[in-house]
Amino acid sequence: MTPSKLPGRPHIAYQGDNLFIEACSVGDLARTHGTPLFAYSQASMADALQAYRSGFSGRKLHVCYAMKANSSLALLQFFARQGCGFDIVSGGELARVLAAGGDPSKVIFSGVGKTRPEMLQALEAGILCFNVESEAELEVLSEVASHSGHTARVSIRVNPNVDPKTHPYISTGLKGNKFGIAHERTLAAYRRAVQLPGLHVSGIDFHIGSQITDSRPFADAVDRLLDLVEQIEADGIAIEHLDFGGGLGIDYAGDTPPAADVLWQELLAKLDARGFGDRQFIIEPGRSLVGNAGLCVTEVLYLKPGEEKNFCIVDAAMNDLPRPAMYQAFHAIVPVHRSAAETSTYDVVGPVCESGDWLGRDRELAVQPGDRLAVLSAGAYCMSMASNYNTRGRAAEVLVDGAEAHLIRVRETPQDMMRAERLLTD
Ligand SMILES: Cc1ncc(COP(=O)(O)O)c(C=O)c1O
Ligand SMILES: N[C@@H](CCCC[NH3+])C(=O)O
Repeated sequence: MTPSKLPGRPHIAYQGDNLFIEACSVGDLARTHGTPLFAYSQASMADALQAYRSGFSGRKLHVCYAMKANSSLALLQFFARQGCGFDIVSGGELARVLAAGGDPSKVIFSGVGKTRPEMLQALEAGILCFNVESEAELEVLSEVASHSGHTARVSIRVNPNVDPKTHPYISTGLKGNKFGIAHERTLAAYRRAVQLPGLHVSGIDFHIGSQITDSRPFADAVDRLLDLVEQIEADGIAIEHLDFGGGLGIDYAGDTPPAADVLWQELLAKLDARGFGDRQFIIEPGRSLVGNAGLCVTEVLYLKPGEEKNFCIVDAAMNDLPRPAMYQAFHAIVPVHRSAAETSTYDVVGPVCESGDWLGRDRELAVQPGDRLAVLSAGAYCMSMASNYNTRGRAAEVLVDGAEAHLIRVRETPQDMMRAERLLTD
C-alpha cells in the first residue's frame, strides 16, 4: 500500500487509514503510552540536519542546535551524537547539555540576561563562546572571567534592524527588540571588548527572528553583518567566526520556507562574492531541526455542540501546546484513524480553565469521543514551553526510530509536580 504523505513531513504518513510516524502506528503508540503523547521522528531530525550540512558542504560549519526549541534529553543526546554543539540561553540548559553527554566546548551562550553565576558556570564548563547582547554584559563578563582566572571567548550579537516578517513576539532583529547591540554601536563595542581583561574576541553573530519563511531577511542581515566585519577588521580586530543564528521557518499551514540547503547555497554565494566564504561558520537552528519531526497525540474526551460553536474537547491543552494560545499559531490537526463519516466544524479545545485554551479553530473533523487526533508540527516550542498549569503533568514523549519507539519521558505525576515544594512547619 502506498503511504499518503503529509506535505512537509516526510516521515509522517497514512498507511491505509492509519497514521504512522516512521514505521510506528500512532494509534499503537497512544495505546501503549497513553495520551497526550509527543512522538518525534529521528529520521526527520537527521534529514533536517543533513539539509544544513549539504548547504554548507565543503565549508567550515559548526551547527549549534538551539535547544530552547526542544530540550528533551534524548533529543540533545541525538544531536550530540551527530556532532552538533548547542545554543543555550541559561545555566539550566547547560546542565541539560552536560547531562545528555554534549560537549561543552561546542556550546555557545546567547541571551540578554545572563547572570554572574551562569557566566561562571559556563566558564568553568569551558564553553566555546558567549554571544554578548549588550555593552553592560561585556563589562560584567570581563569582570567574572578575569576574577575567576578564565578567558571568555566572545561574539557580539548585532541587532541588524532587519524585518524578518514574522509574528512580532518572535521577531528579534529589529531596533525595537531587546536583543543584540545596535548596528551603529557595534564597532565601539568591539573596541571596548579588546581592551577588557578576561575576554578574547572570537566572532560576530546575529539572530533576527524565528519562523522566517523568506530568504530576503537573511540575505539583508548577512549583508549588514559583512559591512560590519569589514569595518571591525579594518580597525585591526580579527573576527574568527561568523554566526548567523537560526530562524528558518517550517511548513505549519502550507508555508513555503526555502529548504535549508537552497537558502544556504544562495547565502554562501553572497559570502563568497565578498571574500568571506572560507571563514568558520556557526548556525543556531532550532525549529527547523525538530518542528516537523514531532506530533502530539491526543484523545477526544467530549463533543459539545453549541449555538455558535461546536467544541471538540481533547485531553491535550494549552499547557502541553502553548503556541495557539500565545501566538494564535496554526497547527494542523489530523485524525489518527481516518474515517469516511460526515464531518462537522469544531474548535478543538483542551480541559484548562481558560477560553484561550484552544489548539485549533474551525476544523472540519469526523470524530467521536475516544477517537484520537494528532496535532502536527509539535516538535518545536511545545514540550519545551509546556507548563504545569491547572496542575497538569507534562505529557510523555517517545523517540521513534524506524519500527522502534523509545520512551524518553514518562508522564509527570502529581508527586513529581509537588517535589520542589515545602509546607510550612510551626
Ligand atoms: C539566539 C537564538 N538563536 C537561535 C534561535 C533558534 O531559532 P529557531 O528555532 O527559529 O531556529 C533562537 C530563537 O529564536 C534564538 O533566540
Ligand atoms: N516560542 C516561539 C519561538 C521563540 C523563538 C525564540 N527566540 C514559537 O513557538 O514560535
